[in-house]
Amino acid sequence: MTTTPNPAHNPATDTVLDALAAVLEQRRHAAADDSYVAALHHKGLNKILEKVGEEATETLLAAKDAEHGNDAERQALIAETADLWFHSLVMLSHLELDHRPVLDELARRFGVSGHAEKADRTRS
Ligand SMILES: N=c1c2ncn([C@@H]3O[C@H](COP(=O)(O)OP(=O)(O)OP(=O)(O)O)[C@@H](O)[C@H]3O)c2ncn1[C@@H]1O[C@H](COP(=O)(O)O)[C@@H](O)[C@H]1O
Repeated sequence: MTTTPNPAHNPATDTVLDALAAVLEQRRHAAADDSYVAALHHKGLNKILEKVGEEATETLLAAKDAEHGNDAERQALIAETADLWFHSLVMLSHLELDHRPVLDELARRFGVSGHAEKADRTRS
């Protein structure tokens, strides 16, 4: 019997996300002086949201540069996207939410056309 791999569960990315999430959880109780993440938790949700917004803006500016850009500009977009994902994980952690349900939600949506999903939504 063959099994279809679930594309939302890639061992490589799962490992790094799981490891990072565990560190972020540990940092919720760490001293602010020792850790950037702990410092963000100490500053509170508004500061974390400010960072998420800032990184989102930097990501979209980097995407515009990358559209017709060179390798360095495309690499800069990867770095900005990592900053955005990282700060989004800090936001979830601050609210005591796990990242796994986000992956599960993407897995649930996998293979469902966005057009079909939207049509279902407007019907109900
Ligand atoms: N993945 C990251 C990561 N990505 C980005 N950053 C930091 O996020 C910040 C974003 O850059 P900015 O220039 O916008 O921030 P800033 O100017 O320093 O901050 P503000 O003064 O604007 O608030 C930088 O300080 C980066 O170092 C990260 N800091 C930590 N991690 C991970 O989190 C773990 C825990 O980090 P610590 O809590 O610092 O030990 C690390 O081992 C990493 O795995």
